[in-house]
Order: sequence, then structure tokens, then C-alpha cells
Amino acid sequence: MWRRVASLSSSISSSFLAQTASRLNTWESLTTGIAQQAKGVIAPKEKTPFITFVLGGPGSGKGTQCIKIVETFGFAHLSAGDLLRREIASKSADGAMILNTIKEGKIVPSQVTVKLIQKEMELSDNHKFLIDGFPRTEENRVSFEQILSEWQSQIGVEPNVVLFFDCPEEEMVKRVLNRNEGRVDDNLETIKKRLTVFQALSLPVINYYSEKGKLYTIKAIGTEDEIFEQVRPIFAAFETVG
Ligand SMILES: Nc1ncnc2c1ncn2[C@@H]1O[C@H](COP(=O)(O)OP(=O)(O)OP(=O)(O)O)[C@@H](O)[C@H]1O
Ligand SMILES: Nc1ccn([C@H]2C[C@H](O)[C@@H](COP(=O)(O)O)O2)c(=O)n1
Ligand SMILES: [Mg+2]
Repeated sequence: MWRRVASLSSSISSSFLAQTASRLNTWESLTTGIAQQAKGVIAPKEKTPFITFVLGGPGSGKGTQCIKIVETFGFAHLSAGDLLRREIASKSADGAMILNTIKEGKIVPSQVTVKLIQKEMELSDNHKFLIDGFPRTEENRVSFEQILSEWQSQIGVEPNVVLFFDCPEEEMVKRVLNRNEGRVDDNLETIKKRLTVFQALSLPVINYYSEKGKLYTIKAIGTEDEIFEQVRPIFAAFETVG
């Protein structure tokens, strides 16, 4: 059940949580018996959320494969990096800090990133979420789980699926340097820092989900289509169950 069980997190504004509470209560009422009686006419928002985290080093192909997953399985794609870049572009209060952090190849404080992700989830009409490039650190992971744990929800505090695109470093570097999208972090100096951060801070998160039995490791070399053929059966299996 989507129910408030604890005091509100100090890191998230009360008005934001009030909006979320209202939305989640809607989900609660509609995912109970009443909704089941109305089977067949349930709008996507009324379904239990299905959360996929998409992890992997810089240039491992997360964004590329997310596009294919969206096309094939109808997920909403929330890229943490894209949300942060949008903050920079909109010149928001955190924009300058985010830009400097990204240029340095470091990780933006979790409260900033989690807030952006939560807002997008709340605004989405979809119930299936691909959260790309998040959680990048244990701090990211715990921060997101804390938000979820404040609600006694049907989804618990964990993602349904965690994808890990496992790619050799030299291939990731090659891809990032060829990306040509004008990103401030697509240069050799920043990539080296991002790879160090990935090893030190992101691999522990990947190991955590491996121990939880949530991790699906994809060998991220070969053509985009070949890689997607490893991804497809993971979601196809959930479609059959759901
Ligand atoms: N299988 C592949 N073979 C060759 N190039 C690829 C492959 N998959 C993606 N690319 C290219 O590599 C670059 C990086 O891919 P993508 O942006 O999807 O990576 P990412 O994991 O999202 O990286 P980041 O974490 O930096 O956002 C892009 O230019 C993309 O077109
Ligand atoms: N959870 C996250 C995700 C991203 N960032 C910052 C740091 C990354 O280098 C940059 C780009 O992300 P990408 O597009 O490669 O997924 O954004 C972060 O701080 N925290
Ligand atoms: Mg990406």
C-alpha cells in the first residue's frame, strides 16, 4: 500500500512531498481492490511502478540501449545526466555547481539528483521507469531508498531490475571521444576522472545489487543490435509475468 509511515525527509521540501503524497495516495487507492474490479480500464498511472536502474561506465552505451528499451517495451527514460544538464541549461540555482561538478568528473550531491528524478517520476503518466546513470554512488542509492521507505509501498524500497553494461575501459574511452554531442565532460582529462570515480564509487553499488540478486550484467561490446539482444529477454520475461 502507498502509505506514509515516517517523518518527512529534511532534504526534500515539504510542498514537494505533499504533492508526492497526494499522487501516491491516488496510486494507493487505485491499486487496491477497486482498481482490480475495474480491470482492463486502468490507466498506466494507476499501476504499480516498475523501476529499472541502468548502470555502467561512461560511454558503456546506457543511453543508446535505453532508447531501444523505450521503443520496444514502452518505458519512461529518466537520464540523471540529462536532468542535471537541463538544470545547467536553465540556469537554475544549482546550475553552476552542477556544471563544475560534471566538468571535474565528480558526482553531484544526491539530494539534488534525487529531487530531479522524483519530480520526473511524479509528472510521468508511465509506471515503468528506466533510471539511467543512477544510482552512481552508495549515497545516491541510500538517498533514493530513503525517499521510498517513507512510504509503505507495494514496490518496497528496491528497484525491480538493475542493468549493468559491462564494457572494457579502452572501448568506453573510444566511444566517448567519438560521441560529438558537445558535452563538457567528453574530453580525455575528464573521462579519466570519471573512470576513477566509476571504479571507486559506482562499482560498490553494482556489487550491492549483485548480492541482492537484482543485477543483470550485459556484455556491452558488439553492435548496438547485438547488445540489445541480451537486453530484450530480461524485459520480455517480466512482460510475461506481469
Ligand atoms: N555498441 C556500440 N558500439 C559502438 N558505439 C556505440 C555502441 N553503443 C553506443 N555507442 C556510441 O558510444 C557513445 C556513448 O554511448 P552512450 O551515450 O549510449 O553511453 P552512456 O553509457 O550513456 O555514456 P554516459 O555515461 O557518458 O552518458 C555514443 O556516441 C553512442 O552512439
Ligand atoms: N547519478 C548521477 C548521474 C550523473 N551525474 C553527473 C556526473 C556525470 O559524469 C554526469 C553525466 O552523467 P551521464 O550523462 O554520463 O549519465 O552527470 C551525477 O553527478 N550523478
Ligand atoms: Mg548517457
